[in-house]
Amino acid sequence: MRILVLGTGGVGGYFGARLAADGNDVIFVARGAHAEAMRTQGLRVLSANGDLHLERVQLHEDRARTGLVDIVLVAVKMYDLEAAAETLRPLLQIDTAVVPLQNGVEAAAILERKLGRRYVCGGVAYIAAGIEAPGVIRHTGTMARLVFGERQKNESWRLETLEAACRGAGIDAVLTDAIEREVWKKFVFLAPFAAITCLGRTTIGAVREDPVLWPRFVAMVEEAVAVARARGIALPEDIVDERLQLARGLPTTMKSSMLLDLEAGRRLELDWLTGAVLRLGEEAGIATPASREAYEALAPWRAGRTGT
Ligand SMILES: NC(=O)C1=CN([C@@H]2O[C@H](COP(=O)(O)OP(=O)(O)OC[C@H]3O[C@@H](n4cnc5c(N)ncnc54)[C@H](OP(=O)(O)O)[C@@H]3O)[C@@H](O)[C@H]2O)C=CC1
Ligand SMILES: CC(C)(CO)C(=O)C(=O)O
Repeated sequence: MRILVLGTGGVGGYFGARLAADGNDVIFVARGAHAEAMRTQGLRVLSANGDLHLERVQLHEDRARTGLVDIVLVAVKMYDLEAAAETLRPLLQIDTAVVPLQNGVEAAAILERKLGRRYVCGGVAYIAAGIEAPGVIRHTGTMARLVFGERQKNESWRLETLEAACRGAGIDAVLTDAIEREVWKKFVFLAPFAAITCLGRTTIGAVREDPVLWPRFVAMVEEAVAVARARGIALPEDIVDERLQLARGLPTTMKSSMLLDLEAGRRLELDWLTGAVLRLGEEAGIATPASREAYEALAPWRAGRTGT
C-alpha cells in the first residue's frame, strides 16, 4: 500500500512518520526549508509516545517517480487545500482513498468538487503537533488519534487496510461508519476552543478559570451545536455537556493550533472555524452572536503578520 502524505506539518509529519517507521511505503509532500531538511537529514519526530528519526524519507518530486497511490492523508492548512488538491489528480487510481484530516467541516466537500466523490473519505485528527524546526515535528502531550470513514458507503476495504496499517504502527485509529457526525463532533468543540484561546491569547487552563472567557466558550459550543442540529447532524443528546467535559479534562497548558499560528504571526484558519459557524449558521437560520463577536475580534489577524 502506497501512502501519500499531502502536507508534512504537525499532523501529516507525525502520522506519516509513524507509518513510515513501521515499514509502510510513505511518500511525503513538503516544501521550502522543511523539504530541504527532510532531504538531507531525514524527518525527526519528538514525542512522549516515542521519538523517532527516519534517516531517509521518500519526498514527492514528480508524478513519474511517485506513481499511483492507494491512500492520501491530506494535512495542509485549509487555505492551501484547493491548490494542493490540484496536484493530486495524476496520482490517483480508481480506488484511491483521499482522507482529509483538517479541522472544520468543509474539507471533504472541497476535495469532492476538485477530484470527484469516489475518492473522498472523511477524517478527523486528534493531536497537538507542529513543525518545531525544518525536518523536526514536535508532538505535545500523548493524544494522537485518527478517526476516518467512507462518506458514500459503509463497507470499506481500502480504509480497513489503512486502519490495519495505523494500528500496526501504534497509531490509535478508528474506522467509523458515521464519519460526518465525527467530523462535526470535533468541530463543535474545536471552533470554540480555537476562538476562545485566541481571544484570551491563553491556554485552556486559564480559560477554565476565567469568569468572562469560560461563559463565552460555552455559548460558542451551544451555538455550534445548534448549527449542526439545524443542518441535520445527529449529535448525541448530551453533546454540549460532553464537549465541556472534554474541555475541562484537557491539559492545563494546552493551546489550540490556531493560537500557535496567531502567536507565530502565521495565517489563521479562522474562516473555516468560527467563520464557518457563522456562514453555516446563516444558511440554516441559526443566530450565532457569541461566535460573531469572536470572529470580528479575531478577523484583523486572519491573514497573519505579513498580511499575505
Ligand atoms: N497541528 C495540530 O495539532 C492539529 C491540526 N489539525 C488540522 O490539520 C491541518 C494541518 O495542520 P498542521 O499540521 O498544523 O499544519 P502545518 O502548517 O504544520 O503543516 C502543513 C504543511 O503543509 C505544507 N504545504 C501546504 N501546501 C503545500 C503544497 N502545495 N506542497 C507542499 N507542501 C505544502 C506547509 O508548508 P508551508 O509551511 O510552507 O506553508 C506545511 O509545512 C489543519 O487543518 C489543522 O487545523 C488538526 C488537528 C491537530
Ligand atoms: C485541540 C486540538 C489540539 C486537538 O486535536 C486541535 O485539533 C487543534 O488545536 O487544532
